[in-house]
Amino acid sequence: MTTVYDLIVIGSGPSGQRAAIYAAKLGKKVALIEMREVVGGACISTGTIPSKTMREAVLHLSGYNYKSIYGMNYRVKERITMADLAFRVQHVIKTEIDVTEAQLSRNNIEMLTGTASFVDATHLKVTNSRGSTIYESANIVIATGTKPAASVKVPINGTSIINSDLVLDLKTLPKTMIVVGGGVIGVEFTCMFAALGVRVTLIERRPRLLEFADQEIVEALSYHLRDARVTMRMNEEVESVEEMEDGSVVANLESKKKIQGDALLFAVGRQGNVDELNLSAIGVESDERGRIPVDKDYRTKARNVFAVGDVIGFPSLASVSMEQGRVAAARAFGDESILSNPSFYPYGIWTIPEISFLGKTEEQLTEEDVPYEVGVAYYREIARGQIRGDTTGRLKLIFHRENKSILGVHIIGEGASELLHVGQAVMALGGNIDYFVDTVFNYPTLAEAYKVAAFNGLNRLSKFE
Ligand SMILES: NC(=O)c1ccc[n+]([C@@H]2O[C@H](COP(=O)([O-])OP(=O)(O)OC[C@H]3O[C@@H](n4cnc5c(N)ncnc54)[C@H](O)[C@@H]3O)[C@@H](O)[C@H]2O)c1
Repeated sequence: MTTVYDLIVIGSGPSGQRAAIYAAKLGKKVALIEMREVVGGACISTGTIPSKTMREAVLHLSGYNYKSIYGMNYRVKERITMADLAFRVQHVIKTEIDVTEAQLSRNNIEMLTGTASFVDATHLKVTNSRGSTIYESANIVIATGTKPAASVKVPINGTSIINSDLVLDLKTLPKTMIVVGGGVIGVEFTCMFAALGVRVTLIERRPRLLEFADQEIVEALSYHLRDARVTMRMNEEVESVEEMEDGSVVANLESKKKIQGDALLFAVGRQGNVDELNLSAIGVESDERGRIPVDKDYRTKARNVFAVGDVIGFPSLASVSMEQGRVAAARAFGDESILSNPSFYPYGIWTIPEISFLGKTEEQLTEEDVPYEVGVAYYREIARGQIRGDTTGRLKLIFHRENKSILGVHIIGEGASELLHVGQAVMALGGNIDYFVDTVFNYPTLAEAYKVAAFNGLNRLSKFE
């Protein structure tokens, strides 16, 4: 007999977990299908958690966090190995898996192991080593995530030519490294390897890195990249990659130049995991990147089938994916109470130093003809910045020139991703820049940067009034 559920979720990453848990909280019968041996999706196994843990280990072992106190040559550990980094990463991955499993089990979510494919819009076939079983559900959420995009001209071998899933498989730290792709993944790993003393060449086909971030912040990051001896090759496209007999790697550029290195990381985007889903059975089509089109409630063309998380494309942030999962589960059961506003979604980019932002960039506001003013606080002017040893960080507030409402917050430097949430709260609650002027902040803190930036912006505004 076919087991019948109220909701089946395919994929146990951040978006799938949230969809399943929200539906369970509504008292629904929920199953979660996962093809990997462990829960958590790419986020826990190969993506966010490993890379952010690796970054923290790099900051500690390389002495980066202590350089301002002990001098630029200070290192906690003289010879850092890949094993040092992997040790810490494996520990955190294991803990995260345990926490996630406990959460799912506490919420009575039934775990089904195997690969799911659609029979029709209410039936799924789940195949594993024991065979195939059909399950029925009134609603289905696709949360299958993505995998690194591949190219036949880039022979990933897991040793010298890798993608972001395989970074920790590197046996030794290369002396030189080529990173292809100046998106979030490429830039984050460039920073980590450069902090470990690897000479990195970053190749990006567009004229700038992180093209959705504020230009001034990206320029500030470029300063740090240069300081860490990264060679940036912008407007250069990698056509193919070759493994040489001596074990080195050569990237052949469209401009006919050749760049040689000990290892190469290919990070040119990600591809939706849709191949196994048999989407044609429900009349849904993904695009060339495997992204599934959805409406504002995350419904696909098959109205009882939702898609959330990385498989629907931008912004591909774990935080936003979780929210998409929650909204989809709510809508599946007619719950319209969640009104999450994408304008307040935060971005955290784990470069060194970190970047975080929300709202509009100056470039977007100029394009939209919105009258705005900018206020900037440099960490070097803030006592906490000096004490912490971050004298290059900055916080930039963008606000409306007439009603002073906050239109964007952009931060680079120590604590950026935490600090951003002060600005997010004020923005979401409809506050304007006066809030920062009239509020007393702990002293000395980095949060004080909001006040300094607000004064800076108001001074600039008064000059033109
Ligand atoms: N902290 C975070 O928010 C975080 C972390 C990791 C990943 N992600 C998300 O994961 C997704 C994938 O990240 P990504 O960095 O792999 O992809 P991406 O699409 O953001 O960036 C890929 C970059 O590679 C460049 N590129 C493509 N082909 C090239 C070639 N042949 N030669 C040179 N450059 C080339 C593109 O112009 C682009 O800038 C993104 O949506 C990203 O936002 C987010």
